Amino acid sequence: MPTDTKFPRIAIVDIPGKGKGVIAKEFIPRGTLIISERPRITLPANASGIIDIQGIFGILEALSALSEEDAEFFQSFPCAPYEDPILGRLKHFTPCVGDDAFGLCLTICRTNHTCCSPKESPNASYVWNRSAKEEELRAIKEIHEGQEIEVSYTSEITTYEPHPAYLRRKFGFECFCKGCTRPAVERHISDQRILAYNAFVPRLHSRFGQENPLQILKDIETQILIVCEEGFTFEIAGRADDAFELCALHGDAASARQWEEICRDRYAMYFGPNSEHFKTAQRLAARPQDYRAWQMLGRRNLKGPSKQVLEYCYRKVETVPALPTEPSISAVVSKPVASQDTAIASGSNLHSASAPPKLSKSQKKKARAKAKKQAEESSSKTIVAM
Ligand SMILES: C[S@@+](CC[C@H](N)C(=O)[O-])C[C@H]1O[C@@H](n2cnc3c(N)ncnc32)[C@H](O)[C@@H]1O
Repeated sequence: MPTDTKFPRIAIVDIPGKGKGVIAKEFIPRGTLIISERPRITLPANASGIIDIQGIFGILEALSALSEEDAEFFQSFPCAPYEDPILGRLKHFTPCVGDDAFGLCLTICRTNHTCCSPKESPNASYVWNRSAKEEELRAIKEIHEGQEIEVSYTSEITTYEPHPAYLRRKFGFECFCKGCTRPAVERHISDQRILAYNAFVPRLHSRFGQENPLQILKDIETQILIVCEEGFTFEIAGRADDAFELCALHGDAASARQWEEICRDRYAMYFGPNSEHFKTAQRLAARPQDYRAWQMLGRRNLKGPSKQVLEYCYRKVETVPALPTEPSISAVVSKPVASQDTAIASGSNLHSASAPPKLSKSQKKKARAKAKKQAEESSSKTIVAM
């Protein structure tokens, strides 16, 4: 039976295999602030991280001071049978309430997790609103009536570890999302692409002023599309901001503006229009010349985001992109991370692999003849094998 909350658009229901969860009672457009909620219980910092002996005493003290009702609420969260009943439950606290405390919210803490993957990715995200002292749950995709609202507990790509093991260790549960239940080869491809992305990002700024900026922008675009395919769509903001900086360093206001607009719109969706992130991006999108190192690398015309990137960023429904075809899978799997990174950066990736090259008439004729010959050969092989 759904339990209504004080928020009319959502309800808490039982979700098979996950305990309780939050569902939408009506259509929720992308970018909507679904809930803004003050934590019902606040505990000292470290509550859900590494707990030292000092920390544990502080937490135990805070727990013993809870009202009976709050203690019952704390107890209502799941805890794996092999875990300590207090430490296991502390994992449900969102890292909010400023720098020195963690909070357990009545409704937001009932949102379940789904991993970021090409099969499925979260439709919501939460963020701590410092000035309101409230945790916000925001729709990052369109959410339909009856659909479960899910966030990712592990959306931080730079600390990425293969999903199931990480979730088991950090949160004490077996995740059965579509990403975790993919065949091992598909998960391996994702792991390799994410590791390559994580190697690409820290090197990016050191390339500014050293390499052809148009090539750098091309690499950024490729990486944006790859992380989007992998479901880490928040990364778009950071990479669009990098592209903005590069264009601003070269004094190209038009291109810089287009990149920063993407960043601004992502921040609006994830953090809201009152956030500092959004306001800074809005200011720079309006006047790229205010960038602190404007035109420091000399004046050069660069490039704004491609149609493909814009389409991805602004399409209404983020449909799950097609998975790579067999030849690409084996090509990626067989490559070590570093060479895959180079392959991705040079554009020889799954995107270019999926776009068939344009052939002239004579090339088409040759290709048809080759295909015919191959078909004949393979049918004769089958006959031999039989
Ligand atoms: C923050 S709580 C979410 C609300 C919780 N389901 C409840 O009943 O109160 C996190 C816990 O929910 C469960 N959970 C969340 N996402 C899950 C998933 N994808 N697969 C399995 N269990 C999940 C796990 O028990 C996890 O420790």
